[in-house]
Amino acid sequence: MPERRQIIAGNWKMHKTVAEASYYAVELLERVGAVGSPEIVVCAPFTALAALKDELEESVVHLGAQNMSWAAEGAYTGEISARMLKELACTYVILGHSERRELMHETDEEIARKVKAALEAELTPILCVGENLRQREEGRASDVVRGQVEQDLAGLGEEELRRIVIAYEPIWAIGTGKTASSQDAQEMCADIRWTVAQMSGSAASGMSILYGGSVKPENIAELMRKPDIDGALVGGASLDPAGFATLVENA
Ligand SMILES: O=C[C@H](O)COP(=O)(O)O
Repeated sequence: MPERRQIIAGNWKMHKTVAEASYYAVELLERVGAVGSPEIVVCAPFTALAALKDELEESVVHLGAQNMSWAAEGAYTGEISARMLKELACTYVILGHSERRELMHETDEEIARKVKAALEAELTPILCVGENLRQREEGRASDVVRGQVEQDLAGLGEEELRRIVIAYEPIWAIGTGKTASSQDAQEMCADIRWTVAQMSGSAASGMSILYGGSVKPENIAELMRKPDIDGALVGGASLDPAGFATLVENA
């Protein structure tokens, strides 16, 4: 069984202009230019992707988007398709981030369609799942996350499941400075792997599962030591290239 891919992905969310993105890419590459593992991914706003393609293509840093349409093309004002992202050298796309689920009311049904569209276009989905504080306090965290995984990956075959990355992001830990304890994060990631294993055992054992929620250079090493955590999806701490490079180094 080949080792699982370790991935550190930065999610800039709605930060950085084109000029700021280009500056970031140069600064980051100076620091991580020769890093072979973990795999580094930068998920930037759509507007910055073309500039980042120029800076990062053929480097060790992979490029990702933060959302895409489930439609291939057509009358969908304001939407961006998988093929458009491919042209900008994206290899990854974040799907189902909790901010989109909560603020833009994305449903599991839509997310499942997006996952399929990404796979068809040969993009790697980073599927985000996670419970909110109330669900955790009511002891429903596992049920909620299992439900998301089952619905978002419904109908996929083993070959498709093998090409998916899942990020477990408890909503109460995002941008709050509260990280889930490494033990809680491990338990939830193990639970996600078990859920995927009900669909395909071999896809589950090879799947990279990331943790996200207030990950920093100081806590990444402990998280990465857990057997079912293969990397991180990093928000705030990915915005400064020097800090992100340190986080990658510490992983
Ligand atoms: O996608 C990233 C997550 O939402 C985590 O964000 P954060 O590292 O700022 O808590």
